[in-house]
Amino acid sequence: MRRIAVMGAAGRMGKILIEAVEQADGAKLTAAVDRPDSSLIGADAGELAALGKIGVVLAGDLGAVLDQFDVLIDFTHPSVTLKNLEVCRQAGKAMVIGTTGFSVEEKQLLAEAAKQIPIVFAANYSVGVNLCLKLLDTAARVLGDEVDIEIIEAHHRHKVDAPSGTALRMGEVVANALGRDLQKVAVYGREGQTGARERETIGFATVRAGDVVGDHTVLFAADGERVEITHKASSRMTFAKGAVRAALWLQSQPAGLYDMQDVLGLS
Ligand SMILES: NC(=O)C1=CN([C@@H]2O[C@H](COP(=O)(O)OP(=O)(O)OC[C@H]3O[C@@H](n4cnc5c(N)ncnc54)[C@H](O)[C@@H]3O)[C@@H](O)[C@H]2O)C=CC1
Ligand SMILES: O=C(O)C1=N[C@H](C(=O)O)C[C@H](O)C1
Repeated sequence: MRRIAVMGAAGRMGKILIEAVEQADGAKLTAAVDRPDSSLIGADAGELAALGKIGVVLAGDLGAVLDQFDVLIDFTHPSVTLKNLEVCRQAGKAMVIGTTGFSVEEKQLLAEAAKQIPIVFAANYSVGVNLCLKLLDTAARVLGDEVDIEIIEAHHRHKVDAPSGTALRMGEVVANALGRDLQKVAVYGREGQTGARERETIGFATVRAGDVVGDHTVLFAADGERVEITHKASSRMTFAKGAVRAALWLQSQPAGLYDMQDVLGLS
């Protein structure tokens, strides 16, 4: 039985992750952690997720529950995840990281830690988005330099990072397929006298509104036709199930940095 801890357990994803772990065969929620100053510390994790009592109490310190889990699932904030990364590296614990909004330098810290512990890091754990990443690679290679590429994403009003991690990953996939460097060709929003569009740019547009779970469209527009690859998430459970699948997959993996494509056998 895989012993799983959920970090950020009182958050939007945390509560769904508790439910997904409890539903999964071969997995057991053995620890749940949130910020030390949360008024919910001491509450039963099952009650947070509206499942009823499960006998796991919400802790405010990862160090206090270190001997109670094998893998940590962390969907929080980059500053929080990076602290947990160091704790897990020193304790030899595996991690599934769903947090988005890392800088290039911060992502390098994940790669460094993965020399010592197994880590799955993915901006999006849904099967559908990971299929879309494969489709995007094919679309970019077939359509080549004859199209303008724009990425449009929409999320709920509470999201704190933009563009979404998924949109950025989609941008990386199409840029790599076309031999471009996303850091050089990305355009994040447009305003005023922008001049005409340059073909090699990859544009990002962000919408934040209401309770949108997560919509992503990559638009390949030529003269005379356009292709749009769209994914729409309607439940956070799709991300949570993917993260639990990754946690179970990790138990047979050596130290290394993996993504959801590896978990699904799509790489
Ligand atoms: N990779 C994926 O498939 C997905 C990734 N995400 C990402 O997951 C992250 C979290 O998203 P949400 O759940 O919507 O946010 P949220 O704000 O609802 O949850 C974050 C949780 O982290 C907790 N937290 C903050 N500081 C902490 C600390 N020092 N120690 C422990 N816990 C702490 C907060 O109290 C909160 O409960 C975001 O980066 C988001 O982009 C969200 C959905 C899917
Ligand atoms: O914050 C969210 O909600 C989501 N974040 C992820 C991202 O930034 O790509 C994944 C998903 O779209 C939901």
